[in-house]
Amino acid sequence: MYNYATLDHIAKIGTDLFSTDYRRVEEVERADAILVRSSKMHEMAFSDQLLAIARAGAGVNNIPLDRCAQEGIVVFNTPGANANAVKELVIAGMLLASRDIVGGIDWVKANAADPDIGKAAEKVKKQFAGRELTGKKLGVIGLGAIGQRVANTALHLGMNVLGYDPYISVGAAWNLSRNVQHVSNVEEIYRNCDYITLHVPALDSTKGMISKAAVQQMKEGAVILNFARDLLVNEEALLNGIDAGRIRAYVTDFANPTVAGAQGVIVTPHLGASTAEAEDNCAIMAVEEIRNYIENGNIINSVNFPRCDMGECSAESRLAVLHKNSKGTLAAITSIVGDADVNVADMTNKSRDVYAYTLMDLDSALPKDLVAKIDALESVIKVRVVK
Ligand SMILES: NC(=O)C1=CN([C@@H]2O[C@H](COP(=O)(O)OP(=O)(O)OC[C@H]3O[C@@H](n4cnc5c(N)ncnc54)[C@H](O)[C@@H]3O)[C@@H](O)[C@H]2O)C=CC1
Ligand SMILES: O=C(O)C(=O)COP(=O)(O)O
Repeated sequence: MYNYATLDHIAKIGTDLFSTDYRRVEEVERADAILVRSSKMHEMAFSDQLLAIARAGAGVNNIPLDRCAQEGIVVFNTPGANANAVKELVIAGMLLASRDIVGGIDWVKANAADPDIGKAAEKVKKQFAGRELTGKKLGVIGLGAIGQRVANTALHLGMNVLGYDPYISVGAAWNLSRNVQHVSNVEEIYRNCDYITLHVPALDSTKGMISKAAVQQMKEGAVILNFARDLLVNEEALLNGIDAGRIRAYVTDFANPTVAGAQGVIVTPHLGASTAEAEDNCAIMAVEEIRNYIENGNIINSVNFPRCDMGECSAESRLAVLHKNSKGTLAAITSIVGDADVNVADMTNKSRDVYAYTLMDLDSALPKDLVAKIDALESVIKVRVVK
């Protein structure tokens, strides 16, 4: 029997995929797996029992990835599962920043009791006039699951799209329309685009990337959209740009005291992934990842350990070893298995930065002290008998 805990609302269609071998627990200390969305986990202590954390979503800056790796906890996310939902809200954000839709709706609400509202509306509407997206330049920074969808959709709206992503994956590049103009210097986007949208993860290398200097280079009337993370942007600098009349609007999905209520800023309460479809997709993918890891030892879509997929185990037993990516570790593990007179039927060893993973199918049952011997190796983090 395995225990799982949820820190946020996780769609039932996903948790229903746990078999009767799993039960939900309230206390995270008793959990073998945790499902999370945006809850902050940096201050949390993790029990030795915890095997996996699945982020039902994309961004993992709420999880201490390296500490988890050091403690043998595999962290997963659900790439692309909520990307369409975010894309649609980004398009809505561009429209909200281009036409004073909110101002117009507010005016109608405020004048609802006026019997001559229709006539008054015709008089007042020039106050809420705006501009169109067609023909404008959109710069997309980060062309992953969300960025490439935003770029492709914007082309359909008749926008000229510039894309910047020095680390674009082959999969994302295949999905990107060839009509997206590739730029290798992000400043080209700052200087030329009427709309700039951010779709990069919050990393040490991206925090504050929309700096004061970046804002100063931006075109007169530019609209900045941030559905990625607030700490990517120097928001004070952007607000100064708005006050000076240079920046038309800042659209952000992250409410904080700096932006809430500020002039020229459109703030939504982190709604990017809040659609029924995205919540279902994320929950299903997260539960499948956890089950595949717990039951088969396979690691798919981890953000702190390498990918490793050996399917279901048809051999007598399967051993999973999370370890440091250090010289001699694999040889030490296989020699312990060899010394125990156990034949290795199949094996995968993968590394990712300083961490590695070895998954081993064995032709016989595991001798009693084999796990303890592997566990005693200095570079081994966690050993688990999967079967
Ligand atoms: N508002 C919301 O509810 C949501 C927000 N997000 C945020 O959006 C981010 C992106 O999500 P996805 O597109 O699904 O992730 P993804 O991993 O598919 O794409 C991220 C892209 O950013 C690129 N990148 C990394 N560093 C870069 C840099 N310095 N300059 C330019 N590009 C860079 C990567 O190469 C990758 O292609 C997430 O990390 C998360 O913070 C994601 C989902 C929902
Ligand atoms: O997937 C992401 O990165 C998101 O920001 C979505 O967050 P949420 O799952 O809605 O709390």
